Amino acid sequence: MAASTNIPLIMRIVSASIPVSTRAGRIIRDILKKGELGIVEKAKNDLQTEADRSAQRCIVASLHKQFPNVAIFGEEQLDPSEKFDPNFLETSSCDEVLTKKCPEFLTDAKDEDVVIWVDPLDGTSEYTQGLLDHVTVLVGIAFKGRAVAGVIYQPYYNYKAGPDSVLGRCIWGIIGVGSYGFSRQKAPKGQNIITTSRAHSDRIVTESVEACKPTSIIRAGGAGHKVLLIIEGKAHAYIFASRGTKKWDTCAPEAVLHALGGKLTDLHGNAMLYSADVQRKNSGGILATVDNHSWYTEKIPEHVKETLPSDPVPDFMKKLEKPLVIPEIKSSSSPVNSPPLESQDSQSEQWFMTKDVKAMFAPNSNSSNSDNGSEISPKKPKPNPES
Ligand SMILES: Nc1ncnc2c1ncn2[C@@H]1O[C@H](COP(=O)(O)O)[C@@H](O)[C@H]1OP(=O)(O)O
Repeated sequence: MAASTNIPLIMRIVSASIPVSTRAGRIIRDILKKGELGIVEKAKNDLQTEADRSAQRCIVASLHKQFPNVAIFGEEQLDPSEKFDPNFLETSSCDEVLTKKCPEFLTDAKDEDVVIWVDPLDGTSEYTQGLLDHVTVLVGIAFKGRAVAGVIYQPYYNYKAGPDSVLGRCIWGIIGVGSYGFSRQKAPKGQNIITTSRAHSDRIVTESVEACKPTSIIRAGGAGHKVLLIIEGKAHAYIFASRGTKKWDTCAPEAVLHALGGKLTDLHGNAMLYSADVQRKNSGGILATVDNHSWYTEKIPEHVKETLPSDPVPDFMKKLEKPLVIPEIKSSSSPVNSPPLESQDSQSEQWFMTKDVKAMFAPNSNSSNSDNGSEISPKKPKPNPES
């Protein structure tokens, strides 16, 4: 049953996104089982399958039905005339989320403050190659342009553990509430394990990883999966010196990581921005850590940073009132140790209030992009993201 509207919006969206992403995960498994993947090459090294398409239809239709006035952006551009099977609508809610107290800075979130970023199948390339634990479903929730909550469903979690194991798991997090659904582990002491892309690597990606002096490198698929490697202590940092990922790849993982005291930023250490009018590409690359974030940003070579500038600040961010500091999340409250590096991060996150939140939905003047994904934006103006 859908949650009561007395409950703050962000809590209701997270509560709904858990069964929705779980359902999408089932769709992904069913399609692979049938073996009819329907692979389309969207661009070089960028695949789409029937699982991406069907999972997105399920997620977007289900969330839109429950939150008709919230903007939703999905990775896949789908044919709107295609019939949607109403059996794939999921409108239940997760009670566990509703028992948690909504943090104060999110209690008054209105429909127009919120954008939902959907990657129905992160790790498509790995899905087609049978590297199934790299696959995740990502539903990220942004408030006033910043990632604040996320759901990561891993449909093939436990798939190697035998027929008696429960397949799939759901990880979720809300900044100020915490992150749930996984077992947090320490990254090994005395090492510096770095994870990066396996399918979208190049010389710059490798050079940037090497500059951070890894003791070992894990080349893995999916942004969601790589953030899980960090929060479960299998790696110390996720570094991707490329503009290949988009907002739907990072919004949910960023929020889950941030909710437990970690950080996901671009390679400069600057915040990712997720309002409706941002360019879709994460043009400044990705750096995700639980500890020592600034140590890594300092190690990234300057010439790499020059080729990967931070996202342009969208118009609405330029009209900000004074920055608002939100509760700092302490990673030290959980058993995570630092890599063998000298400095500790002490930067506190800054959050921003817009004078006029509607400005978030103003069209972006800078550029066009053939890979916009799909949009359900009740507040109209078509976002015009940059490539
Ligand atoms: N060059 C690229 N072209 C298309 N998608 C990319 C590219 N680089 C990264 N991505 C997307 O970012 C995610 C993380 O990248 P990687 O797995 O290479 O580390 C991928 O799962 C993929 O999303 P998706 O699988 O949803 O298409």
